[in-house]
Amino acid sequence: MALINPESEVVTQLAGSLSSNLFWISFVVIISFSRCFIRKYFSSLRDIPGPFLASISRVWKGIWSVYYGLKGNIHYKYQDLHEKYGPVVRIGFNEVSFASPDAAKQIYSVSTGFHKTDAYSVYPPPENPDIFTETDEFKHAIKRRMVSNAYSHKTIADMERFVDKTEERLFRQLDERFIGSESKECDLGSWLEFYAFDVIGEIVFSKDFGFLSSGTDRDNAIQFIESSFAYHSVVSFVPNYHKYLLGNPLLKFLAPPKSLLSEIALREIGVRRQGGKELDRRDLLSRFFEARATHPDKMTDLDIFAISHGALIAGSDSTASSLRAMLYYMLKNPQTYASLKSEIDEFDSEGKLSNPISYAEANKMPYLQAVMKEAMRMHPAVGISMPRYVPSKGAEIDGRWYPGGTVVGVNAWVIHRNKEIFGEDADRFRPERWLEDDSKAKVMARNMYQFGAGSHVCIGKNISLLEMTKLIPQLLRTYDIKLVDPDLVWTMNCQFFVKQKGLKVYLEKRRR
Ligand code: HEM
Repeated sequence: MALINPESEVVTQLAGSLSSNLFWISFVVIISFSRCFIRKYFSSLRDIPGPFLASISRVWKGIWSVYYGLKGNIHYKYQDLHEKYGPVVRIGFNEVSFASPDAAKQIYSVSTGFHKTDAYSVYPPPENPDIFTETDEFKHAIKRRMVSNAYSHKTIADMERFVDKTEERLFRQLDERFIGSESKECDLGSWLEFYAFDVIGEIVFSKDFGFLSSGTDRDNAIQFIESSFAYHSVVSFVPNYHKYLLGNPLLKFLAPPKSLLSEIALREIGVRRQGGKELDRRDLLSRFFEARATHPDKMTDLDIFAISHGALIAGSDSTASSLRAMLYYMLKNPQTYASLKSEIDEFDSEGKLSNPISYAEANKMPYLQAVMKEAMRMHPAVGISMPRYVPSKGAEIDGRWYPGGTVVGVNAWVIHRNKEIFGEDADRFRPERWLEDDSKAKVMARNMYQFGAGSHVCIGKNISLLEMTKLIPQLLRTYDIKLVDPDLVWTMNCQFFVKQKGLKVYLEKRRR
């Protein structure tokens, strides 16, 4: 009988498994290096400048965007990348960011066939996308067509009284809380946010959400939306990971938390479906129901929820962020504030303004229009790039060929600072640039992306312009506004929308 040395058998087995492990580790390392090498030196994007790690792996883009996404300053990081690498930057092994006007025009044009990437599909509701989250262009076109009448110019006139009503509520609260014998600090940024949410409640559901009357973020509803954006905007940079996180199908079996606003939306839709609410006006929800009655095959109850809820989410913080920017830049630039106040006073003394100021009247005030455009140029509400796939047949952008499926995009925070379009002082807030030369102003207007462009241009643009154009002059006509800290530099947090904090002011009632 042969004697077996158990120790030597173990050693042999260990040695065998070690060498097999080493083989597999080396195999994986060689394959990974080869992939990185191919991506860097054989990719059709190999000549495009950008961070080295971005060109060889998904990991750089993932870490970069998640890190700065969580820090909330990714809008500035896009500016830094373009400053360092130029107008075309490779920000992923298959992704390119552009800063040129021609590229932006082409990528977001209706007819060129560029389409939304799956970054959008991580936003809720997953089971039934709304107009914003729908990535199938064919389905998107149908959804958009169904409701485009509801958002058209014609309906804006009907909405003006909803805005008047909310404005009145805002002024009543500001009078009661901040006007008195002694100056009281007013966090105007929060009040503008309450206004933007309440006005959308009126326009979409004929419902007072009660943010203004309570003077608080009721039930933390705004905070809930902010946290949801914080997750979704960050995971949209790495959409493949969503299914392992909150997009995990197993989570469907848990009841997801609902915000106060979703509950109000569901309740209102339920009441309307049963014909239980007599309205003396046509709000957006009633127009969506009309669209469904005309096209029952194309629009379902689920679509009505998705689209009305989507309007609420897309239309509130965007407007609040833009309003805050208008006030902030004006208060930080006393000359601008003085010029706008004298335009308002002049119109007033000439009897050109009603009370409250109508949309048509405010649209005739050139300096007001210039201030609004300039604030949205300096501070576009959306702080991340709007990614699109190059159509499958490929496309030439800025004189260079890109294969189908390449992810391309433009960030408004980058293109709005383009010196060739907006002038050498593009980094400065200067509303006069819009009034100096008509033809230059037209070129600048064509290169503004605060509302996106093309087939996905903001469908609520007219509504938000109505809300903002009426409010700003009425606010300045009613109050003298002073920053509590004239040296204030506000803080910003970009979680899709760039939200600001710290617009503290003193208000004093103006004599008229
Ligand atoms: C100042 C206020 C607003 C700003 C700055 C703004 C900005 C934008 C931008 C940049 C986009 C394009 C996003 C992309 O392509 O990725 C967009 C789309 C959209 N916005 Fe707005 N928005 C505002 C107000 C509103 C309002 C008031 C509503 C609704 C009542 C609304 C509803 C939508 C919807 C549904 C889309 C998706 C459109 C589509 O893909 O066809 N927005 N918005």
